[in-house]
Amino acid sequence: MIEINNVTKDFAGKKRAVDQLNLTIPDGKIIGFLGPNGAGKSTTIKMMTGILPIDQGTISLNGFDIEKNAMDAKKIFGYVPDRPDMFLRLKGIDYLNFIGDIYNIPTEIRRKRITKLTQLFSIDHALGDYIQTYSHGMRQKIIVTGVLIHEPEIWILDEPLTGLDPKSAYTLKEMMREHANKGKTVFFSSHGLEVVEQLCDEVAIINNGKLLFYGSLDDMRKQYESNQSLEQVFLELTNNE
Ligand SMILES: Nc1ncnc2c1ncn2[C@@H]1O[C@H](COP(=O)(O)OP(=O)(O)OP(=O)(O)O)[C@@H](O)[C@H]1O
Repeated sequence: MIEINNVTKDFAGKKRAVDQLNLTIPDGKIIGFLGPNGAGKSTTIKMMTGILPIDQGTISLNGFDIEKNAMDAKKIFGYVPDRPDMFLRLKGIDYLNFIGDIYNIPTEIRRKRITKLTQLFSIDHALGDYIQTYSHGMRQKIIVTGVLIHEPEIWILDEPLTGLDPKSAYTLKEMMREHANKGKTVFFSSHGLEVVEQLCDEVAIINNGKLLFYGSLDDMRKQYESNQSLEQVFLELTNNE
């Protein structure tokens, strides 16, 4: 479970990026985080993962405060950033072993997980190449693999499906469902309303750093015109801001 309590973030000289955000992300469900460009999604995710300091409020992951208890909090989540351009000077296999070392994954288990995941994502042939030479989608897949090999309880994914080919996107969506079905937390941001409609149990919609809606698609249909699609509700909510 992720608890975001009254969280605010300002960047110097800009309008407020995240504005008194309250959101409780439960276990056992896939939660989609939606909002127009610049709404505050990545800023929220960067505060959840301890990358950006929180100006006001608190965030806890399975009870661990991300600022006061950062080491414990950081052990239990995996994060896929919106731009996968990291560790470019490492070969794919060296990056995965680096993650395996950090999380103390025994060699044999590590080897099995790396083989399985990289075959599923069709990047097994490229593990000996430098990440610099990878396409955007391949970089995305090696980062996702790095997250999945340490089997974190909480998945925080910033636009994880962007740039993935249909088979890899399908594989990742299936894994997200399996993880939620095990009673774990899956939180991801997306611009793909169809994917969110198809995959998510609940959605959180923000704009200008403020939460506009949080609930299931059924709740949304009850609250708005029952025949409206997520796209129509999304446009209505975010246009009125
Ligand atoms: N490092 C930064 N310095 C200054 N302003 C920033 C910084 N990061 C984000 N912002 C501003 O904060 C606001 C929220 O940005 P954020 O990246 O969180 O939006 P987003 O919802 O993830 O957008 P997108 O869908 O385009 O990725 C924007 O106005 C953005 O310009």
